[in-house]
This record gives sequence, structure tokens and C-alpha cells, in this order.
Amino acid sequence: MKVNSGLQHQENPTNDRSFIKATGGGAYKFSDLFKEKLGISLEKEDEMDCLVTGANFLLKAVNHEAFTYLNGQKEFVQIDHNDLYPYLLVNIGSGVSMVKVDGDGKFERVSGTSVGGGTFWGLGKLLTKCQSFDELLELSRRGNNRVLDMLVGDIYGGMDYSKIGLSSTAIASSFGRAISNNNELDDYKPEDVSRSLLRMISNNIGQIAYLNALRFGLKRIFFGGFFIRGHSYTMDTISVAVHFWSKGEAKAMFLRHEGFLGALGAFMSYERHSLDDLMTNQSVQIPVDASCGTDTNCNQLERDLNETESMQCSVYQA
Ligand SMILES: Nc1ncnc2c1ncn2[C@@H]1O[C@H](COP(=O)(O)OP(=O)(O)O)[C@@H](O)[C@H]1O
Ligand SMILES: CC(C)(COP(=O)(O)O)[C@@H](O)C(=O)NCCC(=O)O
Repeated sequence: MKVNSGLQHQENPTNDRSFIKATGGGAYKFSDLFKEKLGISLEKEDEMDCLVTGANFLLKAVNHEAFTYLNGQKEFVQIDHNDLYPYLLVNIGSGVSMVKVDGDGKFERVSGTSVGGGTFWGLGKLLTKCQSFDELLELSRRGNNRVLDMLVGDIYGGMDYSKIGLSSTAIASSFGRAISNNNELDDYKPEDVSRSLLRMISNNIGQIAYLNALRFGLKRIFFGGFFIRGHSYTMDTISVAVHFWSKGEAKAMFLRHEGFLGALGAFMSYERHSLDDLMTNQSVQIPVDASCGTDTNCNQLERDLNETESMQCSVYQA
């Protein structure tokens, strides 16, 4: 669920209620719980609307919001506000939504895949027995995907398959090596399993994203969603996939506030729906690393991006 940071409180003896804007599945799932435990109503906003509103806002309002990431190097992209649209927004949450954005409030969800963040977390939990997403991510950082992935070189005696543009180190078949011996799951290190899984899923998302960009002639692909978490290997793999499939023509771009798109869009919907009732009288700081948990890569990246930066948001109170 994406919850915005503003709490609106209406003082009225006959209708005393507080509500916050929320979006995503959790806005439905936890609605009763919020009401029961906190006396707060969740006002549901459409998830795709919020994602696009949040992304458009960030890309226009925040300097250095978007960056490319390849071989551990990030490079900020200067966005010309007059030349932002159209673009493809790929949001990786539990599943993956691919949205063609043509302007403010103008968008179409053109594709998606059920192989997303939930797949990594779910399959990873089963295969490695780890207890948290952060643990799984940390495992992947230390793993080697070559233990389980079958490379082109494994099939072609260490050679490239140059005729079709595949180097010997390209993955021919994710997890394909597991068939070639009598190993059981326990014979593999959880680190290697997690690494192959992350690579398989990130690669697949990068590939589908590029094919959709190609389908609609979109120059830019922005990747967001809570799955990314500023994790270097995730971003590297997505970037390599886009680079590979586009033959170097396209570049994956990532968003600094990748996990907040929906929450930000929900927050901004106060303005869309009830501006007349609202007045700005307070401000809060949203830390940029709030989506990062304990992931060391992510924290490092955020440190690289900006040690102390926070985002200024208004809280509305009636
Ligand atoms: N600390 C975390 N706990 C669980 N999942 C996390 C965590 N950090 C990142 N994720 C990833 O985020 C995904 C959920 O993303 P989110 O945008 O919250 O989706 P949803 O709207 O479906 O809840 C998970 O499937 C997982 O891949
Ligand atoms: C249903 C969803 C929009 C929900 O968003 P999420 O909570 O995963 O961020 C998303 O999971 C999704 O787009 N799934 C992929 C479905 C598909 O196109 O196959």
C-alpha cells in the first residue's frame, strides 16, 4: 500500500472524521484495520493515476531525479520539461505494470508481467529459507549466478555464438545448470540461488520493457517501484537487458524516489479533489531513503546521491 504523508482532519461535531489518501491493493486490504485501530478512513485513489502523477511530478520538480546506471556508475539525466513525453513507466511492485505516459493524467497501461518483485521475494523465500526481503537482497549481493545459470559457453564448449550475437558469458538458460548434475537444492549456496533469481527476474523485466518501448516508439524508459530499492545489481541487470535488446540504442533510467511514486500521487490528489477545503499550514520532511530499509547497497547509493537531502511536502489540515 502507498500511503501519503498528509492527514486531513475534519472537525465537525456531527461528522468528526480523519482520513488519509491511500492507493494500491493495501488501501482496500487494510481499510477496516485503519478504521478500527486508528479511527482513520482511507480514501482510495487509483493506483495507475497515482503512479503517473507521482512520476510526472518528480521528473519535473526534482533536479537530478532520473539517472542511468551501468557497471556501477550512475549518471544523472537532465530532463527537458518540454520534451518529457511520451515515456514508458515501468513500476515494479509485487507485479509489474508498464504504462505509456503521454502527459499529465494522460496515460495507458500497455503491458505488464506477473513475474516481478513478489516473484523474487516469494520464490527466494522458498528456495533460500531467508526471513526477510533485505536478507534475500543481501544474499544476492554475495552470490555468483554462474553456479546455477547455464551460459552460452557451457553449451558451445566455451565459445561465443557470434553469428547470432551471443557471447560465451551470456546466460543461455537461467538456472539451467541445475539439470546437469545430481545436486539437490541444499547443495547450492543460498547466495547463488538468490543471485540467479534476481538476475532472471530483472533481466526479464528489462527485456519486456524494451520491447514495449519499441512497440510504441518510446525513447525513454523509467523504472520505479519498491522492488528496485536502489540495489546496484538489480539496476545493473535491468540496464544490461535494455542495452542488449536495444543493441545500445536505449538506456534504462531509474528514479531516485522510486518507491514513493504512488504515495506521492495519492498525496497530490488532495489538490485534485478538494483544494477548496484545504489550506497549507505545515510542512514535513520525507527522507529520501525511507524505502531503503537495511539494504547496504541502497544506503550507499542514497549516500552517493545526496547525504542529507529530504523532500519538502505540505500537510494539509482543514
Ligand atoms: N522490506 C521489504 N519487504 C517486502 N518486500 C519488499 C521490501 N523491500 C522491497 N520489497 C519488494 O517490493 C515488492 C512490493 O512492492 P510494492 O510496491 O510495495 O507492491 P504492492 O503494492 O504490491 O505491495 C515486494 O514484492 C518486494 O519485491
Ligand atoms: C495488479 C498490479 C497492478 C498491482 O500492483 P502492485 O501491487 O504489484 O504494485 C500489478 O501487480 C500488475 O500489474 N501485475 C501484472 C499483471 C499482468 O499484467 O500480468
